[in-house]
Amino acid sequence: MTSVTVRVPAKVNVQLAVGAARPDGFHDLANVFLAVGLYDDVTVEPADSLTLTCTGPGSDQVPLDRTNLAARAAIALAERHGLGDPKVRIHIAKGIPVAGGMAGGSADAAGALVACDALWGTRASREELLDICAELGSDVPFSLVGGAALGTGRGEKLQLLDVGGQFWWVFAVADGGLSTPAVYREFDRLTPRAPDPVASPALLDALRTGDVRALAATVTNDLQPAALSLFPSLQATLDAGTSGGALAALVSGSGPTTAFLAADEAAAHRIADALATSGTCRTARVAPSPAPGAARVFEAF
Ligand SMILES: C[C@@](CO)(OP(=O)(O)O)[C@H](O)COP(=O)(O)OP(=O)(O)OC[C@H]1O[C@@H](n2ccc(N)nc2=O)[C@H](O)[C@@H]1O
Ligand SMILES: Nc1ncnc2c1ncn2[C@@H]1O[C@H](COP(=O)(O)OP(=O)(O)O)[C@@H](O)[C@H]1O
Repeated sequence: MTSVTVRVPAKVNVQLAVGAARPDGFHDLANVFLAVGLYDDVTVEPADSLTLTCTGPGSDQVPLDRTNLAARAAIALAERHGLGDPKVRIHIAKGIPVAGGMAGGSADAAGALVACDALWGTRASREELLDICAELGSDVPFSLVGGAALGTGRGEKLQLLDVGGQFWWVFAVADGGLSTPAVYREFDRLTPRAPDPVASPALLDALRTGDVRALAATVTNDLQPAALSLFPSLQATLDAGTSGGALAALVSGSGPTTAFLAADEAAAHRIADALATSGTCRTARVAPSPAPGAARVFEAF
């Protein structure tokens, strides 16, 4: 094989329940992930050494050295299979907002892993791929599987969830990013005694039945007050989407992307127009959910 491209989705957290900080610095979560139809494409090709390129919105903020999560994924797979330093060129075509709380870096890690596995013929089992994903980051296993899942532990232990319909979202991309560790630190400051996180049965039921109004009534994000505290202008974006007809408005994960649940596709486009003209965000993008996990979309021989 001379080239493999893998497409990987972004995520929104429809419930993000956060417990107290653990001794290892991570937080126990009840993290209900939903994959959404905004994608990064990760292409890998044989090369003389490990090289990285990235194009698309926000690509100037993506590191192109060995700290890039996609590079770390390739290094981890090569190491496990005794291949030495990976000789591969990785190209990332960004469609997922960078540093936006939509797991773009995690998506690239999962994409690079699946792509390198195909390019090198390492034939890693699903279990091994999930193990490597969990080593790379708390959100990476979900980027691999997609669909919908409940993540416990630090978010890496997944239980797949049934989704009984399609939900339409609008994502308002903010000017600037938020650091995930900084948002968790602000959460700790604002929440001295966080209770143990528990998944909401009503929310899981809303996903299972595909009931958009029930989902809108049950979405929650415990990191939202912390994200708003660090990025107060997000409140104006949330208000603009609500005025535009969103059934629910919330910060996506650690932010600063904001997510708006729409009654249907037409309503999603109206909300996106309202957000775009409000002047409270950089761009607004419409996406359906659930979306499939990391999947090969192109191979050349
Ligand atoms: C908040 C969430 C919600 O899905 O994602 P984003 O919205 O940033 O994409 C995740 O918990 C982010 O997951 P991810 O971005 O993979 O985090 P990691 O690389 O594992 O950890 C980065 C840092 O976030 C904090 N962290 C992460 C996960 C967790 N359960 N508790 C934490 O306290 C720690 O400070 C850790 O050092
Ligand atoms: N492949 C990658 N794509 C994007 N960001 C990356 C990547 N690898 C490492 N990073 C770093 O991870 C940080 C978080 O980016 P990202 O994963 O897009 O956001 P979030 O964690 O908020 O979902 C970025 O600021 C960037 O420095």
